[in-house]
Amino acid sequence: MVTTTAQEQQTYSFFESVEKSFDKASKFTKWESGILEQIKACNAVYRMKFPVRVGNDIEVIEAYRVQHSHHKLPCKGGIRFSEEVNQDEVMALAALMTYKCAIVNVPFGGAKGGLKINPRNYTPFQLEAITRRYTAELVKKNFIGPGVDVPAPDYGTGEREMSWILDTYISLRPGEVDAYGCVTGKPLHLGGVRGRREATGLGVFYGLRELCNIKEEMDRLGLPTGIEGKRVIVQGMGNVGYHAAKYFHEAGAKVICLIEWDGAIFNDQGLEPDEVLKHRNATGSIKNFPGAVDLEKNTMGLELDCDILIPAALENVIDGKNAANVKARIIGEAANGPLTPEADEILSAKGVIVVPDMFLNAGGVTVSYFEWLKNLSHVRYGRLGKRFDENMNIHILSVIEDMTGKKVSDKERKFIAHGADEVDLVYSGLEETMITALHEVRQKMLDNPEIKDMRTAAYVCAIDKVGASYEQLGIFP
Ligand SMILES: NC(=O)C1=CN([C@@H]2O[C@H](COP(=O)(O)OP(=O)(O)OC[C@H]3O[C@@H](n4cnc5c(N)ncnc54)[C@H](O)[C@@H]3O)[C@@H](O)[C@H]2O)C=CC1
Ligand SMILES: O=C(O)CCC(=O)C(=O)O
Repeated sequence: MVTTTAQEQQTYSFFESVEKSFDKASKFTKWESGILEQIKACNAVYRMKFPVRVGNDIEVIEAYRVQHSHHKLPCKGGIRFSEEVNQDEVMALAALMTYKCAIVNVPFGGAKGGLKINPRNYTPFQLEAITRRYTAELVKKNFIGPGVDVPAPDYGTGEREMSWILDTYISLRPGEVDAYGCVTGKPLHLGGVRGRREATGLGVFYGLRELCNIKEEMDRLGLPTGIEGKRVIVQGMGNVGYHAAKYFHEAGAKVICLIEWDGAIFNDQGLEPDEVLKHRNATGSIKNFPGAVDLEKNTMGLELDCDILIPAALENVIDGKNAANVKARIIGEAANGPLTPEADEILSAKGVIVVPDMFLNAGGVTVSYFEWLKNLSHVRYGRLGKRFDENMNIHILSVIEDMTGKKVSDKERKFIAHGADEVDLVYSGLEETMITALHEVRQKMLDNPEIKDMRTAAYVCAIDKVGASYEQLGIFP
């Protein structure tokens, strides 16, 4: 649905925005129109309505699971609880999952789920009933399973909901040996993997850190290389935003503004994300944080002068109306779809580097992939090799010490001897994935100077990979 506003400005639905970016990028690929149509299409849309008891009333819940692509299985993507959920939104998010998985070489098709509810309006008991009933609906239609479709957390959901999904699945499908792989983002003792909770925010940090280390890119923006001293603004203090803010702060950046739905706080000297979170937990809001100024309107935070702006809440927060006022040099899309196509054009024309969602927030699905592999292999990462590596390292060290007659310090000994734990391997895999993907996307731009922005380059990378799968699979029957 394309609508025209009073200012004669075209606005697009979220799914249309994704299609528009896809069409722009597909011109730089060699695929015939049939393949492009197949890549673009949402393969399966499951819209459901089901009743739940809320107090003395019966409420009918609207929910979706969209499988955008089946070129690789299982399908993969989070489940969102939000009042804004609608079919178009879930289709767009599912499509982004397809391209995201392709960019970071995670062998899944794209999917997404959404329930049109505001979780704040329900008790935990009611949320459990809603989550379990939704899972049962997915089971009924074979829309969930370790080899079929594997949900994960997204906006408004987390480890608690993933546990309920797992338990419902196991109850309805008893005896499946790989059942724990039916959902990711689970707590550790239910088959989760160390590092998934922080994975998306940490991936955002790794991706932007790598960009900031590229001298030519920083020269173009008139910024020094590195993260230290960079002024950062983060919108959304949930799972993704909080962790992104924390890693930037720990690396020496100044997190000068944090934005939430009910307010925004500013401190030119930098805010400590952990302290802000404690304050929010204690008072219910980030507002009135000691030493910080409350902004008059939360959206004003998006327009403050900064080096890196990280929208990590919801889509369409920067559009044709406010994009011209955005002063950030780099926008890191931690959320899915935070910029409209109009905003993209305005910011590109201003020379802003927009690091696109489908690359930058792929850390979550990357570590979900590690969790899924762990569930299928039924063994913790590091369990087999850690002690062997440690013993070998200690032995090598003592041979070197004997040969040189010199001793290393206890601190160095501990560091060198250390065998990799699960979390070390997960972080290493995530860092490698984000760095490799950034350079792959950037290389696409270097190889083709007609590609002017990273979003288009990322789409070209994704389209080429998904296109190759479809071409090689052939057409059934
Ligand atoms: N959780 C994950 O692993 C992944 C999440 N994402 C995307 O990241 C974004 C955030 O997701 P999560 O952090 O998981 O959600 P979350 O539910 O943990 O946190 C969202 C935060 O945004 C805040 N918020 C809501 N409206 C706002 C507004 N108007 N202004 C400022 N803040 C507002 C909420 O109060 C909440 O603190 C979503 O777009 C999601 O699709 C993307 C990849 C993976
Ligand atoms: O971890 C996953 O499987 C998917 C996370 C997600 O929903 C996203 O990347 O948007």
